[in-house]
Amino acid sequence: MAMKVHGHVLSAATQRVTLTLYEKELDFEFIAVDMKSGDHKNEPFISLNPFGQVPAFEHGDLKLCESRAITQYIVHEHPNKGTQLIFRDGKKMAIMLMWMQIEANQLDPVATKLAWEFIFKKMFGLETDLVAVEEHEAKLSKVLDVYEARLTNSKYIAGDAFSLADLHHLPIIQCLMGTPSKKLFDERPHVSAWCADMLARPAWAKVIAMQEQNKDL
Ligand SMILES: N[C@@H](CCC(=O)N[C@@H](CS)C(=O)NCC(=O)O)C(=O)O
Repeated sequence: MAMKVHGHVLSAATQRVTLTLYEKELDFEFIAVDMKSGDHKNEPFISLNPFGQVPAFEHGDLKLCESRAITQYIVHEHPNKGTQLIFRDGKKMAIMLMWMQIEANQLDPVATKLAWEFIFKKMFGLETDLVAVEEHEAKLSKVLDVYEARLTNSKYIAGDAFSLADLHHLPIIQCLMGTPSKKLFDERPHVSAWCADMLARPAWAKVIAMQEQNKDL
């Protein structure tokens, strides 16, 4: 019974799921959703995700949306495959869950706004709003100061091993690395080293290869 990922190769949320599957060395079927045609807002996709957003995931009769829930399902179902990605110890697990929440609630919203200004607006023929950029970069700086302090004492964000908490950050960080907001990461040596370490992972190279193969979608 194949795991199926319905998504778009340029979507950070989709990449969070495919990256997890590559880290766990699991086979899966990728079903490209034609977002240009609005297929994510129509049936049959909205039966998988009624919010009309990619990704959606199927495994037998299980249907899931929300990338971070999908990644947790994958790692819990396959504890002995590929990279471990979670901690068994209760305290370490709690710290990992805390950083997963910090990523989702503090870093991702502001990073996504910057990606919208610098990358996605251009795709729609819209101009970057420099006032909005300044506002969001100021917010992201404050968040990254917290990350810099944490990473001064910890190789990875949740502890001494690469975990789902780190992995969840990777797609949106990669997005910003191609924008002027990269400077905010470069200015912080521990954040910068953490990003370089994660971006060099073989599983991430597979996500990028998948993006290259499907870039016309
Ligand atoms: N919290 C959701 C966010 C999903 C999301 O925002 N997907 C974007 C692509 S990265 C999307 O489908 N955007 C189209 C839309 O919102 O209409 C998740 O993590 O799965």
